[in-house]
Amino acid sequence: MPDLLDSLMPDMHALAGPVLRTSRLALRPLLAEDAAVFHRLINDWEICRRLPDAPFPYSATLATAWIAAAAADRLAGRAEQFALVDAATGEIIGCAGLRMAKGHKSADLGYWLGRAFWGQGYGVEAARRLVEWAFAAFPITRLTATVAADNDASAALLQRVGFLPSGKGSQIFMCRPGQKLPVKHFTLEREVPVVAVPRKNAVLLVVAVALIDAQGKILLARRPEGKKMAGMWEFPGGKVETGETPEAALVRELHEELGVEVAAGDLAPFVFASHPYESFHLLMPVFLCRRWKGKPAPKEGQALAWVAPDRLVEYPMPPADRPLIPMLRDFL
Ligand SMILES: Nc1nc2c([nH]c(=O)n2[C@@H]2O[C@H](COP(=O)(O)OP(=O)(O)OP(=O)(O)O)[C@@H](O)[C@H]2O)c(=O)[nH]1
Repeated sequence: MPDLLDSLMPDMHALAGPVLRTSRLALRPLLAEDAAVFHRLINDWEICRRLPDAPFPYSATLATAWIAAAAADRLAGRAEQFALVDAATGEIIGCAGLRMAKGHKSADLGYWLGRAFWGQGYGVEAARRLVEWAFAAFPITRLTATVAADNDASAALLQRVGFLPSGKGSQIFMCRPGQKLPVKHFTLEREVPVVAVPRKNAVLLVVAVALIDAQGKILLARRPEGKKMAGMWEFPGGKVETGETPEAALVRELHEELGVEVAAGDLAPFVFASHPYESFHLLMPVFLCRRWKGKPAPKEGQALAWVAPDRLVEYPMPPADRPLIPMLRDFL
């Protein structure tokens, strides 16, 4: 059954981008028809004076152009901008987004709220969701944000979301041309999974494979949002079920996760990982495989990437996998 918000949202198929939900908000891509509301909200000195790239007055033409540019930036992978929509009314209350650095290794967080929506925790709620999504959906290792030095509310918001002060500087704000104004910089690093001494020594047998294509590239899959270690890149595979051989488990997992058919005889044992996670000890035989039927497709919402062995280091991987990278690089 569609919920109230769905009925208030524009046609989901018209949205060329993700919709992120929080308890009170939906963050959805901006649409051309949002321009009038966007303009009414942003054309406010108290907002423009806090945004480096906003002139004042902020024209309706600029609002339309900004929304069009946001769509182009999303397609080009340069930025992910969202309208913040009140889930109860469907009304737009502000915007938030990420401007990506080249290679998606870091991104800059920006946001603003219409003045009527200040002081109600909407900014923290939206920023928290965006941060969570950014680390899950991209190989981002660091988020940055910059606020005018006198914008205490925004600095407090960033710190509530987990950002730490990282320095001071100065910047030109479009609506106050000719002056460089003092700003504060903040950063938030990707959390590295904490590896603790195992509470139990329960050994979990997981089997994985490096599928190698004709160019010698290896297939990695990114753990989807909602799973432990979301956003980490790993080798396809999964738990060995009771009564299964590692090869049979891998044949099954590759069919379920990627829709490819592999013969057990085409799986060559290579190395293993033995790694203490907090609640189990991972034992993971890793096979090599150069022959399969079908084109690997993401059947479980995971992103896939074919990666040359010497570029594996650029992909954040679970700690158990890291010692395997030099071995693969040297062997292939
Ligand atoms: N497939 C795979 N799993 C890995 C790798 N490295 C690594 O630490 N693991 C861990 O091994 C376990 C794999 O189990 P899985 O894929 O069946 O399980 P999952 O966490 O996705 O959960 P699920 O049982 O809900 O599907 C996870 O804890 C995963 O984090 C890897 O390179 N490939």
